[in-house]
Amino acid sequence: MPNPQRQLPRRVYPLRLLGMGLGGVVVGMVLWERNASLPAWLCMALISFVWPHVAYQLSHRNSNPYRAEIRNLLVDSALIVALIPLMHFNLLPSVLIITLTMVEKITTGIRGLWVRSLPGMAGAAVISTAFTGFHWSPHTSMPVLIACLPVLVLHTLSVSVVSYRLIRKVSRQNQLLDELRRIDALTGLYGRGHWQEQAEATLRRHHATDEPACLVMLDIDHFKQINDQHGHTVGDEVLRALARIILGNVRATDCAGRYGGDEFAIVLRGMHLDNAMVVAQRIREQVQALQLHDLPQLQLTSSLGVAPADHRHGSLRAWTNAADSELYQAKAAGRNRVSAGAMPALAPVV
Ligand SMILES: Nc1nc2c(ncn2[C@@H]2O[C@H](COP(=O)(O)OP(=O)(O)OP(=O)(O)O)[C@@H](O)[C@H]2O)c(=O)[nH]1
Repeated sequence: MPNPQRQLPRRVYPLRLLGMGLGGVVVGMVLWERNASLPAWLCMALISFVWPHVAYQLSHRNSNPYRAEIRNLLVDSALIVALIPLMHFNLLPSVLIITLTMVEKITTGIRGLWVRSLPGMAGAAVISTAFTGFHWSPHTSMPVLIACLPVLVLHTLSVSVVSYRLIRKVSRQNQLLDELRRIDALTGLYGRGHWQEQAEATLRRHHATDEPACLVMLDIDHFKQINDQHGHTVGDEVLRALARIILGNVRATDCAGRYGGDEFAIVLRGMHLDNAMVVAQRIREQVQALQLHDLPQLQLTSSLGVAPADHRHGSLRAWTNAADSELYQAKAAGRNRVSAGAMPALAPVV
């Protein structure tokens, strides 16, 4: 498991190495053109080629690497700006390295970091100018311009790769979140919220086009006793086995969900009541015939209520109430049976 405290230094290190190293080549080219003094060369070499490693060690060894890395990032900006007076404000490399240091601050994703770097940058510019004197020579020669190109291309590409990876990760996590929202973790059926959205859409289609649909509510009989006698692990296994039976009896166009606890809800799309009764009876029979691998002697039964979609169902609530009241009828009539609107409660087929 990656330590989030250490992730920032590891993420920043290669970018800093690349950005400052290539930036050093550009600054070196300007220093070479203007026959700079040894202290100016030393200053450039320390900042461009030594500082990235020192910064990594400082944050790596710190007890709070994240905070140390933020401090390093602020130091980066100040050091980079300190190089600008050394280059006599040569226009293209000055603008380029200021832009790169800002991009680095922004791509960390730390709110306001680039703003926090501004005072340090201003201070560094003043101190560096005080040491080197103010020399204004903004003209950029062709060799310096060419030296700027690798920084421009490689740094931009590496930042793009980092952003690309981040976007892919976020999109994968969003998919996972969406799946968690839609799917009930225990049974793999739709969770209640997503099931309701689908059932509402089916009811709306019925109102608009008269397309038939039936709602089946299913509840395991005496499920509490199973939990009490055999434990919740067995109870969970029963719920999973029941979900498998349901999935084996519905089509891809239907919508099966866990409504809550040991209650399941199935929308059978495009299906009239007679066919829905056949499906419901088949599920009930398969539940009765179910044998758990670890507990073959456990006898399970279920009760089901079926309600066809009707124009009088003004809302999903009315439709589920109708199916629920059929389910109640099935329970009241002795359980292990299917009850349906406009039809008498059917006794189990034995
Ligand atoms: N193992 C397990 N049990 C659950 C879960 N969710 C709810 N339950 C249990 O399911 C039982 C539901 O019982 P009820 O539906 O109230 O009653 P019942 O025993 O099924 O009786 P009838 O429905 O009248 O036949 C409760 O004991 C809940 O604790 C779950 O995710 N896993």
